[in-house]
Amino acid sequence: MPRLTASRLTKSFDGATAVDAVSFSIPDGAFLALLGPSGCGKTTLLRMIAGLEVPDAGTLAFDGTIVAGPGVLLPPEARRLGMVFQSYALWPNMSVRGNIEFGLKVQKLSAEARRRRIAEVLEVVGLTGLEARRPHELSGGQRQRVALARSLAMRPGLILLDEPLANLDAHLRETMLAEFRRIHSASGATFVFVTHDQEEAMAVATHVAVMSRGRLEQVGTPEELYRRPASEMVARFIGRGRTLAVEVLASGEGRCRINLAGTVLAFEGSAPVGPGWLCLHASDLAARGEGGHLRGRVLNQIFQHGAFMTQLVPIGIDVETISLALPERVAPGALVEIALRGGWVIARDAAPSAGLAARYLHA
Ligand SMILES: Nc1ncnc2c1ncn2[C@@H]1O[C@H](COP(=O)(O)OP(=O)(O)OP(=O)(O)O)[C@@H](O)[C@H]1O
Repeated sequence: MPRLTASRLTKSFDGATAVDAVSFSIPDGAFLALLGPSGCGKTTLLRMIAGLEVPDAGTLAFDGTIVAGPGVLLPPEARRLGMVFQSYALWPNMSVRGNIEFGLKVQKLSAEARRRRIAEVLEVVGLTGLEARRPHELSGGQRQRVALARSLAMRPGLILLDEPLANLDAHLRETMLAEFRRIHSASGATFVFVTHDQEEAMAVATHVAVMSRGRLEQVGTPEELYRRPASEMVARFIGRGRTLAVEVLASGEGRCRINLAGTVLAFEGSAPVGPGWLCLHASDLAARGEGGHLRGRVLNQIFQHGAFMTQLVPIGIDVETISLALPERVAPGALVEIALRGGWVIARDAAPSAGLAARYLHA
């Protein structure tokens, strides 16, 4: 049974729709990242899951039990969930132990049970030995772990994290990403995590929900979003993708024959015959001595990850620029022949993918 299911969840503020008929489902033990540009509705969706915001329409179910829907509204404390905010919200005058123990006392656990539970979660988050410290005696990453330990100690089925790494410097963020992944596996809980940082989402999550203007564009694994985007927005948003306008000539068995500016090519995809997008990343393109599928004029280059990442303006195609890695420096204005080694074809009017969301419903 899925841990969390949203069905046509909707919320407006003053007539403006913040979350628009969002449906998705995630299996127990998943790590879901809610990803999208600022203002797309991620936090509002998270707050509805938490019970801090009341949906206008739609239903939300935990383990098959409706927690919000027509005539039903469970308060946050009745939802068996933990929340970790970017501010950590630790009590400054309490030790690490005190911060974790507080909720356990409210739950009326015996002293022995509290001691065991605290030792267990400190071990999971890697803070054993720091029980007596106060928050101001800890680093940002350690405080973040205490906040997580405090949530985990309550043994919630679901942990909600609102931009938990936003206040950490770049180096610490990277360390904490790996830690989050480890803590998630060790705890067995389902995590839902809000971020506008795509690298963060793709690195840490088992599932990513891409949102845009209140709508859910696609839910999938990081690889699915990268290799098989369901909409133009996802294709362009994930991994700095590019979309080229093509005509789909034939389609079947997971492949499409397309016309790209007069050249007939075949790529993976299941778009119907008609207008389509060829979705590409820099890694799908390679420079070729002659006889490429496309030609492009070099705009600029930067040296990155051991190669010259080159921006080109393709000739005869209506797309601003495309990027590919070249092994050497090339003068601006030079013409480069480009071979297409891979790509994914979608319909030009591909709508946010209800299909993928439905698939997870049965995962
Ligand atoms: N309490 C509120 N009252 C009025 N409008 C709100 C309220 N909360 C959110 N909104 C609006 O709803 C939309 C979605 O906001 P939300 O905070 O969910 O976006 P977000 O994707 O989390 O953005 P960010 O990444 O910037 O935090 C925005 O247009 C926002 O201005």
